[in-house]
Amino acid sequence: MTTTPMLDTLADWAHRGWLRRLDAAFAAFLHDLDPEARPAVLLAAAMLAHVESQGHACLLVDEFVADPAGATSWAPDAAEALRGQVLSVAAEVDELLAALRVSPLVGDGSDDSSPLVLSGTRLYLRRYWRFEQQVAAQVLARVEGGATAVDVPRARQWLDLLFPPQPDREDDFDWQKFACAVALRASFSIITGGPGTGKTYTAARLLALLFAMDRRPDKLRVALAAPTGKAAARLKQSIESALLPLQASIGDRLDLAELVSHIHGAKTLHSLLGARPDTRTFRADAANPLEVDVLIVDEASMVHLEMMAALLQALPRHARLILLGDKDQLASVEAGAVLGDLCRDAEAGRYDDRTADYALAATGQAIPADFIGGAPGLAQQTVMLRESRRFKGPIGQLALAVNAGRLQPAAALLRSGDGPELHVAQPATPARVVRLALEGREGAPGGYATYLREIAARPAFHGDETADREAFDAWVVRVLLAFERFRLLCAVREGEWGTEGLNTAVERALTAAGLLERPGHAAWYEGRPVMVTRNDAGVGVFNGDIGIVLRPLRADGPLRAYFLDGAVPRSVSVSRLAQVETAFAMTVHKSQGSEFEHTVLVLPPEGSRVLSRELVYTGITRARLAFTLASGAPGRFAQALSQRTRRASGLLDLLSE
Ligand SMILES: Nc1ncnc2c1ncn2[C@@H]1O[C@H](COP(=O)(O)OP(=O)(O)OP(=O)(O)O)[C@@H](O)[C@H]1O
Repeated sequence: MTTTPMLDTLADWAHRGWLRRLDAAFAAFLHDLDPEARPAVLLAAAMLAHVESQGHACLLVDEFVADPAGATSWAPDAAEALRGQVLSVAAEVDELLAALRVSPLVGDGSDDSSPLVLSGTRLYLRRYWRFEQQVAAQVLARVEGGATAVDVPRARQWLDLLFPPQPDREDDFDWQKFACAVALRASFSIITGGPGTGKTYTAARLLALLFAMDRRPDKLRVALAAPTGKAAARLKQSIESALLPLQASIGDRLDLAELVSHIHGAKTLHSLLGARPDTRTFRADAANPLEVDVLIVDEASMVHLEMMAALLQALPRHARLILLGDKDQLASVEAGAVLGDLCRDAEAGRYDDRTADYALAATGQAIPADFIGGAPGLAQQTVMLRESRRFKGPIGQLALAVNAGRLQPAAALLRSGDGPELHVAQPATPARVVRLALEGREGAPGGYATYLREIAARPAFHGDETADREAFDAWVVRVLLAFERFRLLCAVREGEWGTEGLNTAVERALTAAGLLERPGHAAWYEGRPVMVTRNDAGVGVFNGDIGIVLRPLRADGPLRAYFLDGAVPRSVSVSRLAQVETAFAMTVHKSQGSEFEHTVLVLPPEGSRVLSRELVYTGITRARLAFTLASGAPGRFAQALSQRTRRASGLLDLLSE
């Protein structure tokens, strides 16, 4: 008990699991700084810390007073208790704003002394306020001041070569060609689009264009990066396989193989920036910038506000940053929905006359009238690719309907689709989900039995180190790839419909079926798939990396976890893996950047704020060949489609100023 009833209340809420302990502790810390702090300020501060953990960059004070639990996922009793407290300490928005304004704990950002910043009706933790300011300032400076003089006739020649006219589609505006032209003229650009719309294909051509337009292409320092190791490896592979075939059309004007050999392996953003153990700062920053001229970042929807701020700060002003990503996917778990915010105008285009003139001159095509509109600078550097090349079948149609929030067509597709591509598990029970995980379903076989059978086909050890190593490595790759064919994706972590319950249930079922051997229920056993949950630069594993525990080449050695680096296996002793989870079932959040042949999306029976259109869209678009929906109760799919994720942020306002 403290002498401050509000702190007692907050501690009680933390005890009940409504708030995190950290949220209540933050309010107590502020009270230590200012023992006179009003209860309204302490309450707002704890709730700010809490909503930040839910992905919001700030607390919208007006919405908080109108609907206190609106930005949380609290149950009705918790929401009611919060409403009661808000009513008693600040029944009106103006009352709360006034209390915040006079508090020495709250500043307007002009000095560094206050832990909180109030900007209009947005209340920030100082760090997040600063990150938003940095991102907005950097993006605007790069879009407006970073324009480079383009030799337009030369660009046109190269663009025509890289995107030859398609006889059957002469009248179609080529958004990919336009995206390359746009990226050429400033040091910041975004290429967004759904799965298979050719973002990587376009980025590869853009690189060829940049090499071609550069006076010293051999000196152009190109870096590729993504938020996760897997996405980074995939980017490098796709860029290479899209670039090299271009040599035939380019002839001897550029030696692409030679230029590609200068591109270093794609890195995670953490390793690109130089993550330092136990701190949130990076080796690369404004004082020690990255040594790059062109940086392509894939899966940018997963880049959170803090990371985007760090990246932009560390990028030299002349360097070109190209963000690739699907703006409609779930944002990162951490605060901020940066790509979504930056792509506000992507759908509509809203290109101004200058961009229209430039497009005509550089690409020979006129932007269709529907996309002309004259939005501020950033929209002029953003291009959305609109046609999916490999996602045209029922899964693609379902993804489009879900993304547009069109329930009827989405439900009709699911109902009619009882073929290989689409299926609804009915009635869905956890036991049924587990059966799907074991053997797949009719039309979409597989499940985890496949990779476990691969493990059972381990090559024999003959005593010839080189040949044995080769056979062993090839087998490890086969096992890892087989595991990547299927995945259970959950909306939530807790409960029998969440990752925790399903991981246990699948483990148990695979053991009962004799597919897994788990002596004495050991935590580490051969065949255990694991996902790294925390970056560990020392060990060389990063958040989101997926590996499988196997016995090493000499099968009697201690267990190791094997990961794929591109096409090459890499292993870590399991004793060095401190932060991992079993990965039969993973959250949709964690699945971003990955694709599986067959994906089962599991929605819990309880209604939840977590169920959103973005979540379902992201889940569906992880499926390459087959998608199965397992919904714990009728109506969950519809509920998810009707809920959009909205993250409080001031970035849009800053970018429009
Ligand atoms: N203009 C084009 N002409 C021919 N093929 C294309 C074109 N654009 C893309 N493709 C092909 O379509 C497929 C998908 O393209 P790509 O992988 O670049 O899409 P993406 O948007 O990066 O997908 P993801 O979101 O899954 O990363 C690839 O096989 C690519 O070669």
